[in-house]
Amino acid sequence: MPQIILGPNLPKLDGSVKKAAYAFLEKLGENDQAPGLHIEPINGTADPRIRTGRVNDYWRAVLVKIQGQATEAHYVYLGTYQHDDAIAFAKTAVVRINPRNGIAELVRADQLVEPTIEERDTAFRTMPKPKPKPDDVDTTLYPLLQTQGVALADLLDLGIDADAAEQAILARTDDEILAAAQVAPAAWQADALLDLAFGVKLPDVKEKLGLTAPDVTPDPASDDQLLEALQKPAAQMDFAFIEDNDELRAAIEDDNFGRWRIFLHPEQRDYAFKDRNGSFRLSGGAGTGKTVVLLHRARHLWRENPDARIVLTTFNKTLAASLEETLRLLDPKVPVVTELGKAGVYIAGVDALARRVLSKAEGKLAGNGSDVGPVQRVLGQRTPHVMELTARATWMTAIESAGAALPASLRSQAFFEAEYSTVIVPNLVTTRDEYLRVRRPGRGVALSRKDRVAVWNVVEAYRASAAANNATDWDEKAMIAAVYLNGAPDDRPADHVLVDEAQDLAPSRLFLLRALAPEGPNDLFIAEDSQQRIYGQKVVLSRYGINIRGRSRRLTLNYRTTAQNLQYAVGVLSGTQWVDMESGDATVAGYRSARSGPPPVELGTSSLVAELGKVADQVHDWLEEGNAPETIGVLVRTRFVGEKVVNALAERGVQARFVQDDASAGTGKILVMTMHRSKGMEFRNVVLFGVSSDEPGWGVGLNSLPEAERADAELRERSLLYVAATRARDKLVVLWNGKRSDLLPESGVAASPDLEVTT
Ligand SMILES: Nc1ncnc2c1ncn2[C@@H]1O[C@H](COP(=O)(O)OP(=O)(O)OP(=O)(O)O)[C@@H](O)[C@H]1O
Repeated sequence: MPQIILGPNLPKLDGSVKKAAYAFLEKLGENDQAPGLHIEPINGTADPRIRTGRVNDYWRAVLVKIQGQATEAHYVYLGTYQHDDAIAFAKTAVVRINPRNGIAELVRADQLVEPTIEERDTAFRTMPKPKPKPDDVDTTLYPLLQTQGVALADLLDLGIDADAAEQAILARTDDEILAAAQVAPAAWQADALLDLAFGVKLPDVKEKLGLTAPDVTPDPASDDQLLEALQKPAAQMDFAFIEDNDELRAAIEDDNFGRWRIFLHPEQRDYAFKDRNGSFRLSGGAGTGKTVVLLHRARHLWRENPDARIVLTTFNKTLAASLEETLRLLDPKVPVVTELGKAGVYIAGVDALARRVLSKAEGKLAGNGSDVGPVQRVLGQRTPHVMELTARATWMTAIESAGAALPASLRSQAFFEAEYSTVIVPNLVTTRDEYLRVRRPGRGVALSRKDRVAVWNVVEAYRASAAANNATDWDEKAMIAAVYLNGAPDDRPADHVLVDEAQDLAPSRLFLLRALAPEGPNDLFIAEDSQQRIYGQKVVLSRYGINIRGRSRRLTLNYRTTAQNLQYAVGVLSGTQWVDMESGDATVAGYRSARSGPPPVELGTSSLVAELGKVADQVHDWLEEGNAPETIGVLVRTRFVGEKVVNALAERGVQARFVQDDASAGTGKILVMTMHRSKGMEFRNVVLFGVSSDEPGWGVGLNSLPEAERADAELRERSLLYVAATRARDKLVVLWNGKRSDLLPESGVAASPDLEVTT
């Protein structure tokens, strides 16, 4: 059967035309000789392979027919156009092999002409000179690429289109580079230009995109060479080989169709499809496609071995539900199983996983003879019944009943939760003596021996109270499950474990994930962004048996938001030091977006009432512009504020819904939610509401923390704002009342009430 390949930048079609285009392609994919398709060459095309096909009386599909040695033809679909437009486009479109790197690309006939060496040299000599030494000049006065040591000849050597290259080499600002990238005829070219402008070195760009000179000069007439060129990873940013009718239907008919399903970046492709010798860590800023890679990888592992037991997990059940929904969208054929340990993909939040392991192991958790058993190894002597959940108030009750000797600075639930989760449970501390000796790396607060004794008294009270209720907390459950699996390797329920949002996972959860699958190739694949850590403490993977050893990579291209929003969001992180899950520098170097949009708008008001009025006006304007309500998100720091916003919007006639923790987002209403809840989501337009310095939510709990833990807690607050600001695809509005929060990036513009500040 003929193979359909989708080409780049397909024009959007209205409902009935969309249906007709799908029907046409479906038929073509079955038999290109079928009557009614009218696949015909037309006179005067620059590319002899160009054909048009009849979609209906008025509409024509533009195709490139590639036959080669294959018995069946390949058809690159370049879109459906009204008859005359189709003919005009067909005459100038050319799918060719870039002679410098062997990558297939769609260009216009006039872009085929290669500049000669002399033309290049002349052009280069007229370019501004590279940045002079010493380095103390204002680099903004010099073109960006040249300050990175990149010359026009380098761009042309890579195979970048001459017009785009010339525009790029003169670009002085991010906006100008983005504009040049948009002129480039292929996605890989745009990507290379942005990479270079953001400081990625030429050899690295070549390696990432596979830009090596072909062994033999490509023959424009060879169909086989063109097919090979279409299969290069860099070409597959623009051309997608369609596998079946489901994929075709989704691509053509479904308005929710996302490019992420078929057009992967070569790096994403590499991380999704390549085998790894052991555990692998994929980091990357918000919106760089970490989740997309995980989903493709899950499908790939299943395709490679349908008997494989694959676990796909993340921080909580809301995010897990969204992973499941998106995996079904990617490929409904991937079996999502509901029983842990069965072949297929099992999807759950990490706490649900722990519970599932424990319930499967019931009866095997108590000691047996000389073996004390997993429960006792984690918690010391106690009942082996652990399935109930310890009430949150238990810490405060324990502090009150057994904490008389505690210094005031340690009398907080937040301190105990952190100490318990990062020191006591993962180190299997079950006695006071062990606690007196245990190392506490990474904990801000230093404890004297006397303090440790006082802390341990409270821990004992906490444990006794939980044991009386047959209860454990989530840290304990995960640790008991991990210890159980490590003692019963035959019961490990997975072959491959894929983890999203790993930066938020506490040590015992990481131990559990490590224990789910035996060590070996493709065992663990961990996606994380340390700058989005909004829960828990910093963790280092190697302490929990997860050995990455050089198998870690970073994604840098943000697909979600505009360059302007991204710059603003990254501003929230600046001036602070970030550490990744291997104790390395979590850098934002090279983090970029290929899309341009309006700058974020900041709006200060004098009172909460005025701020509520502003959010209503803004949302109203966006609705008037034709945005669907559920594409608008209003993100708040606390539920209390969120409910106020919902009521204020209702009073002004705007239907909104406060989305609770694990409720689904739904449609038809503006979505109001906490910034924590917004993790993993995205909206077209976003309002960050109440980013005031005295908004009670910001830094909530900070004052109750010991001094030494506050710095880390402040990092989490910054991360929260960063997470929230990176949810906007297009427009971002930031509101506050009274005083603007210090966490917001310096805009250089004094903010006063009711003054609109465009950053
Ligand atoms: N290759 C791609 N082509 C087009 N869009 C993509 C591609 N990869 C990712 N995207 C889109 O970018 C957005 C962000 O992707 P994704 O959620 O996977 O990123 P992430 O790194 O997990 O983000 P976050 O850390 O903020 O949760 C999504 O809308 C996704 O569909």
